[in-house]
Amino acid sequence: MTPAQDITGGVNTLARTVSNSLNLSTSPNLSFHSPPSTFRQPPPGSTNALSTASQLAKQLKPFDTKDIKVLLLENVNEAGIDILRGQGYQVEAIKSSLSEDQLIEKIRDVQVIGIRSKTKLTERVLKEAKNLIVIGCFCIGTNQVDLQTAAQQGIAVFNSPFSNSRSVAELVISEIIALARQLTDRSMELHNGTWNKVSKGCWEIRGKTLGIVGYGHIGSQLSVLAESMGMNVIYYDVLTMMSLGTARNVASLDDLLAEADFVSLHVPATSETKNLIGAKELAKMKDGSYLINNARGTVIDIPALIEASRSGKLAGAAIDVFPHEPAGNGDYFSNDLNSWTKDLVGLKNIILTPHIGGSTEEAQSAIGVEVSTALVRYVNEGATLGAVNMPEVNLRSVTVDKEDDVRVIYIHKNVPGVLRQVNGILLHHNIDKQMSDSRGEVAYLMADISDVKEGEIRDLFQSLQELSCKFTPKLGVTRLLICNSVYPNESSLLDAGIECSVARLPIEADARGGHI
Ligand SMILES: NC(=O)c1ccc[n+]([C@@H]2O[C@H](COP(=O)([O-])OP(=O)(O)OC[C@H]3O[C@@H](n4cnc5c(N)ncnc54)[C@H](O)[C@@H]3O)[C@@H](O)[C@H]2O)c1
Ligand SMILES: O=C(O)[C@H](O)COP(=O)(O)O
Repeated sequence: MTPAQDITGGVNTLARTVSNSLNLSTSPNLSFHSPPSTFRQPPPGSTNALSTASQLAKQLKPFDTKDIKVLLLENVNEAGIDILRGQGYQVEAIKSSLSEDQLIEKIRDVQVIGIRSKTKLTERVLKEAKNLIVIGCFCIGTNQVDLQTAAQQGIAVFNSPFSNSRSVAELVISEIIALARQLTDRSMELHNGTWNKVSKGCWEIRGKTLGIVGYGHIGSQLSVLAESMGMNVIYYDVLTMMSLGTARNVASLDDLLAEADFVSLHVPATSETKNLIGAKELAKMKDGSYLINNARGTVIDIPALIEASRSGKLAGAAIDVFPHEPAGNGDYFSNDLNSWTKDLVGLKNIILTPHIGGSTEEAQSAIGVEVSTALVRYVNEGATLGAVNMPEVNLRSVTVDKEDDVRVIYIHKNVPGVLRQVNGILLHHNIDKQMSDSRGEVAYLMADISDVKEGEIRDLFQSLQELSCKFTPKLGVTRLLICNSVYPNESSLLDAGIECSVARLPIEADARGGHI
């Protein structure tokens, strides 16, 4: 497992398991995958729980937000686009994903990028993303992003951990019935003019056993639906999970494969789940059983599946995800993409779908709203609640009674002595509130300081940047967020000798050179 994959595959799931099963109030880091964590967040710019009527939240703006450039790829839902445009950001929305070279050209210019499961934000791409401050994955999976490199560059990554889970679970239910009844073969035959009324090899699903591999958001949702239709449910997960209904945990993948009539995969893409189901595992499945993959294309060894289908070991399979997927609609699904495509499409009772597990109106608009809201909150307020690669840090809002507050955000390497030095720089201002947390190598500091004169902003910024440069390799990214009413426009900052608007300072004025 790469460290980047480890971040989501391991820690996130553990976090959710701990907080769900024990129902404990955990630290922010231990709750970012649970529903309450995400939905507890107030919308950007609103008052938060601690604000009273007389302490209304003051809107923080990093700069003239018209200057924020957002690139959205892969047909992000309009609901999400509207939120970003509503902030005055410049949004370019493209329906497909881009090749690595095209992506590098585009990403250099933007502060925010929104992607779905296809766009690969590799180390090479991220190294070119000199202006980027945040990535929104408008989906569940974050395996397409090099999370560790992003964190090291001070780029936060957000996703939508469960908004399409129900859609995937419902698709699996439909696939279980369709496979059991050979529905797609009968339909295709009739489309081609052949009447073929058969009952041999067609089954009810009542009383059959569904084996769920990965009992997380989707697996557990599927468990409830399948049981309500009369199936027996068993599951296997690397973590100890709470069984829903009468679902039964089995001790090993082998136990599950030996007992299940239908096997459905719901694990993340990690190095441990690569080819989780190969020839050896297929051989352990029951004769005439079914295999369903709506997780990631890397989880099944497809040539082995082709062989198991040809031999009759498998009575059918449904595949929604592939190791290599076309960049956009209309693109060809052929051997050029995956060398075995021709063999796969020629098999009987195999349902192939173009990665549509989460593609419903409900899921996509919910994801659009959730991820865009997180992006706005991060850009405007610096809050990292829900981030998958950074510590979760937030502060009470700056309230209207605060005349000249500045919010300082300093993302730095988690080494001794940095906080002391940052606070030394902030020494001449009252620190109204401050929070710092770390996750692995990266630490995130947020501080609201008061009585900051306009002319002092530059000094603060430069001192923080100089602090970053003291370390080898350089280790800090600074952002300053400023109350609109006090520092209303860019020109006054220019007068103060700051070459660009404040939020762009960390990006353009050598600040991104001060990476961790
Ligand atoms: N087809 C689609 O459109 C679509 C839509 C949403 C999600 N997905 C994929 O589905 C995956 C699962 O989504 P989720 O929301 O349920 O994730 P989740 O994190 O809630 O659950 C994943 C579960 O898998 C378990 N797991 C990890 N490694 C395992 C292993 N080796 N063996 C057994 N269990 C293991 C984890 O402990 C966790 O409980 C996502 O990572 C994503 O890749 C696909
Ligand atoms: O990770 C996910 O949420 C799913 O794989 C769906 O991805 P998509 O948004 O690219 O369809």
